[in-house]
Amino acid sequence: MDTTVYQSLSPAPSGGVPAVRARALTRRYGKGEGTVTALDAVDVDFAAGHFTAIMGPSGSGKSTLMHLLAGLDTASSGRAFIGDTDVTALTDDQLTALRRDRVGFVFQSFNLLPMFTAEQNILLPLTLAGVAVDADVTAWLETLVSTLSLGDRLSHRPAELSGGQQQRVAIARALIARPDVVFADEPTGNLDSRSGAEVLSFLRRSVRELGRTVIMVTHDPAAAAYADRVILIADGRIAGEIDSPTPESVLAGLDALRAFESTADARTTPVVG
Ligand SMILES: Nc1ncnc2c1ncn2[C@@H]1O[C@H](COP(=O)(O)OP(=O)(O)OP(=O)(O)O)[C@@H](O)[C@H]1O
Repeated sequence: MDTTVYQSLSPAPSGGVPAVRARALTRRYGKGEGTVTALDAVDVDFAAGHFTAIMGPSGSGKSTLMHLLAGLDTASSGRAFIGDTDVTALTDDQLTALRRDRVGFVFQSFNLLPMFTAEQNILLPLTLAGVAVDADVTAWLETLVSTLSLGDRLSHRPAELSGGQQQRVAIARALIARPDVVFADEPTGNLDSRSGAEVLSFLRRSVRELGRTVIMVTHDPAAAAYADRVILIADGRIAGEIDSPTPESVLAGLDALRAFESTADARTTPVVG
């Protein structure tokens, strides 16, 4: 276990360009005395082919970070990159294309279209982009369907599927266009623990067996333990990271974070390391 909690996180070493990175990424809401700094000069790298969880207390800036990285929100200053693309420098049209072609999303609410079958829902990003379902797409669809154990459910509509199955369809949909990165926001928040564990195993398999890159926001230490690495965030800043997390090491990291937050001079003092 490697648990480090400190104020400023150096970018993680990685070979090649990280899949996603933030540099001095800052988001402020409001003006004057009422200004809230939701994200405060964050530097962080997310390696390609890894599964990373973002954890931290409510209001710490997890969703803000994810939304900025995914081009769903506009930074006040700093930069966010997907590969070599500076997301913060794109026009609205370029952002729409980036989200369509290079980013997959999995949300707490599965957001499937009720009148479409599972297969139609999975293929929707390609349908919307006008991409033909050729032999290459069919082969990838088959790989996803078998990895996610959806083979006998493809002709079913969402209402005929369990929550876990619906979320697996949503994961296949997020992966069908082979995005550079999948952002998952509390993907198990609406699932019972068994379905949640299945979904997390499938997300992990997408990374380990299919070479995808996943960044997940979660409140749940057990969910975070499926990731290769946990980034801890507190008060809009990166507060530490945990490599090869277990539920126990994540809980210990969160406990250290609470102690860190309640210490007046914590901003300059490492509390675990
Ligand atoms: N649109 C907004 N206007 C004003 N303040 C906002 C807005 N969105 C977020 N904030 C504030 O920014 C801070 C970070 O919010 P954010 O949603 O990123 O936190 P979070 O860690 O994702 O929280 P949770 O775990 O509760 O979802 C909070 O103080 C929040 O109140």
